[in-house]
Amino acid sequence: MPDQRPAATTHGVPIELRKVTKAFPGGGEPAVQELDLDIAAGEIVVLLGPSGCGKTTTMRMINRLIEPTSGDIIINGQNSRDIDPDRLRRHIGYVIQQACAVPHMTVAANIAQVPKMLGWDRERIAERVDELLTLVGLEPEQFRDTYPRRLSGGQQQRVGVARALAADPPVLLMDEPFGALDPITRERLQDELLRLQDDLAKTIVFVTHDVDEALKIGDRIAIMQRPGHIVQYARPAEILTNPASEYVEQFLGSGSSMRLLRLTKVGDIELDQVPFFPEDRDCADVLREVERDGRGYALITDGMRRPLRWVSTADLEGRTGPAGSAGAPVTGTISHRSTLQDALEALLNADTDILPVEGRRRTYAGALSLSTVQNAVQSIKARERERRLKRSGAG
Ligand SMILES: Nc1ncnc2c1ncn2[C@@H]1O[C@H](COP(=O)(O)OP(=O)(O)OP(=O)(O)O)[C@@H](O)[C@H]1O
Repeated sequence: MPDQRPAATTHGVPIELRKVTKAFPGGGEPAVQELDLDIAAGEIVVLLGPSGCGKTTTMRMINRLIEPTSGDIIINGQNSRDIDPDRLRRHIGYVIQQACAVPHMTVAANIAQVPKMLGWDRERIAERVDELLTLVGLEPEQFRDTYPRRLSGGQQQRVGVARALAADPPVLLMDEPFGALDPITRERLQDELLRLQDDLAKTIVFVTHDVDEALKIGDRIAIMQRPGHIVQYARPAEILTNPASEYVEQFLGSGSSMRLLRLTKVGDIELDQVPFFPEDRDCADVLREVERDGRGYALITDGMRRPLRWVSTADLEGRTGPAGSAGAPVTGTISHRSTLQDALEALLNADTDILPVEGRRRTYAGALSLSTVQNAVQSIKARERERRLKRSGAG
């Protein structure tokens, strides 16, 4: 785990797109049409849609690689038209699919490009390069003097991210940055981006046409449709449970419940509060409580409240002494950080129908069974439905 962080990180700033249109010369219908989009500071907004719907054009108008035909883009309160394009681009990191590294320059020189342009001194640049390599999971000693072509696709993308972050910009634009990677490397880089973002809180605009990537990465997702407009802009769970149109539904494809399982963390749902007792509690005492609870079983925990054993009324009847030796040991647990999908997998492979959930410091936080998971998915859907009804009632 890298522990070297930028000394002071510039956090994200808000970006607003107001009726932004782009008509390419001789291009017929505009590629982007009167697009409105509010991007909150520090959020990851994903532009999701099929090929040709205007994702890249929209993104490139933010750093003025493409000039809008009409409309305004406001970055941290300032109209981008009033910012010199070179200056603007130095304050907006840009990552594209094929790592944009210059082949004849070392990794360090590639990362140092923008800081150099900004006139940083040599020592500060060298320090920053090492700091960034560590941040993106590349050992500085091993990688700083290497050339990009010697790197794997995943390593090249890491360099791409380091390069984009070099001058600590408040905004990052990422255009299908992981599109060319194998699924495992891709997942890993997505996880690392999310981990980085926890610390950096940049404003990130991320283009993809991969639904699962969008659901995983995005705080909000803008689903785009040809030609160049947004059909739904919402949080991932809302898009899954309340697709705004048939087009969105079709684009998402089937499996929205499975996707909800992937999105939701065990710690975010209501767990089954199976009673628990410390191992030194007397069996007769525990039996009384278990009978009163009505479930017929309970969990025995250690002094730190970590799950140890399952006990049932049958295990406790007629027994004396501490409950810590009764029943059967817990053979599996689920972390509160797991996704519901991982939890489901664990439940299907477990010896018992129910598994204890471990919260912070592995303390007992509740329990999970197949029906708890099912209830959770249903209540997420019901909640989203209710929110939609309330909104349409209010509107
Ligand atoms: N420089 C250009 N000149 C003319 N037309 C262009 C230009 N760039 C893009 N277009 C057109 O604008 C539309 C939107 O293109 P854009 O690249 O923004 O789509 P996209 O959603 O990013 O697609 P993809 O996922 O394939 O990258 C397309 O019809 C494309 O052909």
